[in-house]
Amino acid sequence: MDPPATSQPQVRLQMDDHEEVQHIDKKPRLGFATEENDAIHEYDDHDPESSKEAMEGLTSVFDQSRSKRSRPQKKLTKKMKSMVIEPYSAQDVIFRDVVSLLGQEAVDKAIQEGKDWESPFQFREEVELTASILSSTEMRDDSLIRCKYFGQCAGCQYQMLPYQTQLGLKQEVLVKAYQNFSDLPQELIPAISPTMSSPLQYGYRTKLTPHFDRLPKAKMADTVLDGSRPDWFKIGFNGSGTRTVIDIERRRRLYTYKQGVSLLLRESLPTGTRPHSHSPSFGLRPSSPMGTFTRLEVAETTSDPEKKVCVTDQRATVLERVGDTVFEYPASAFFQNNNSILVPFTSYIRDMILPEGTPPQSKVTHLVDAYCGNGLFALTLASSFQRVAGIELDVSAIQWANRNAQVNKVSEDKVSFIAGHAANIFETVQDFPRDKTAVIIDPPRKGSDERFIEQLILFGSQTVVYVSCNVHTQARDIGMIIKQSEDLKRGNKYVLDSVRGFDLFPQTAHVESIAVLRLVPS
Ligand SMILES: C[S@@+](CC[C@H](N)C(=O)[O-])C[C@H]1O[C@@H](n2cnc3c(N)ncnc32)[C@H](O)[C@@H]1O
Repeated sequence: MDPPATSQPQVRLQMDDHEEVQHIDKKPRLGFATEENDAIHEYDDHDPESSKEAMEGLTSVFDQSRSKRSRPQKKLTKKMKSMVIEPYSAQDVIFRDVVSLLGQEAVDKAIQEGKDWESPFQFREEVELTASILSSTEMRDDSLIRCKYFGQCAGCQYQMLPYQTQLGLKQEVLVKAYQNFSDLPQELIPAISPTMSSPLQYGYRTKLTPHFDRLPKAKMADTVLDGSRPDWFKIGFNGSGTRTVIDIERRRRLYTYKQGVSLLLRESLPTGTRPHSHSPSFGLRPSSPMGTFTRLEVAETTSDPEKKVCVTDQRATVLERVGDTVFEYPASAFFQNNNSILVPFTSYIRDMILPEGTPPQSKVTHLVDAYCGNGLFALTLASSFQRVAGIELDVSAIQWANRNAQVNKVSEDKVSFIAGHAANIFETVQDFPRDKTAVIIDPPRKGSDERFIEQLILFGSQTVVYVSCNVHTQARDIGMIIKQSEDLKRGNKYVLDSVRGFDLFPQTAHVESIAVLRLVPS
């Protein structure tokens, strides 16, 4: 396929949640970068339905674009079926960038002619683009790199960039996401606000899950599990562009490898200081379902209630504080992974719901926390509202949310949590005054669904705050909410008030986003 006429066109090439300004040095060929170089292993989407729905939701971008054209389809059908692109995935993001670079017509033509299939490259091989600005001295400063595994390890890809540059790139990711995925006209998309920085830019992760290779069967017989470390054994993160684990040096000694694939390291305040907490059992038990290591040295228990310890037992309870609110949850459960930013993050949500200068009679008094997990938003914000209702699919998370309400002495009259599909919350909050209610949505990476969006619009709360770790599905859902609210023609509609990125994952390409919708007269 021929590139446009310019000799060295610039393309913004998005890879997952980040984008890089690049030059095409050679004739581009269609192909797709893999997600293998994403080593955010500690990122936990905690979506009980994700694998099933991801499989069901798999749709080829080619199939989508094909349906819009009237061209012979027989020739490509079989090949297209083998090349499935998950919507809103890294592949989809990069594909849309290729389309915007080359033009829909050129891409359609190439697909029609089957040129991409005739490529000598296999599906999932890298596109032949050369990053020339990110790697140039203009942007990068290698003296900033703090990790000796940088470049080899797939994690923390942005260490060579000044922090302000990282924040700027993440802001651009949001600009592109709303341009390419919201399906909204430009005039309905507000200027994307500058990304909020993370107070901690290194060492911020509260959960790590280093991988290790399974014991190869051939080696099983020869390996004596005597506490010594087999030569071939590696534990760490995936290498850049590969699924092979690279060995990360560690201070703690690991003993007696058995089997498994990953190890949990979770930061916690000393749980022994909390009443009724599970026993602060540090180190995997031999009976652990992970069956990984029989002994692991971790931080000792401490009498200092503020000193963080490391929990490795998935079933142990961890304790975390966000401002004045404490949270207990099982070590294996989802919790936002950068504690240092959670106070500004949750305060921002409060400020968006209760903007300064709002007359008392118009102030939001009721809050719905959809996809509430173990109650992060509901409980940190409870003191600002008369009533709060949370819903979450995971029954265990709801039990912990209720427990956290008790621990924080928030009464049942004020905050209630129920287990169920997020769409069901609206029938339980019929007594909430809609013009004084805000709904927070924080779905998993795949975003929300039509059932929820329909109920949300029918309910018609004054404010909607959409929190997301996948800016592309967020942009899609925001576009749907706005359009469907307009279509209803009920005298009011949602408008997009603001979008802002939060740097929950410094040194990486990931960005969390908060979008705020307000209900206004049509
Ligand atoms: C990104 S997490 C957010 C959790 C919480 N808001 C927090 O910040 O800790 C998404 C949550 O949505 C839940 N979930 C997934 N699908 C759901 C659905 N259809 N209805 C309700 N909750 C759902 C998951 O179990 C998970 O706890």
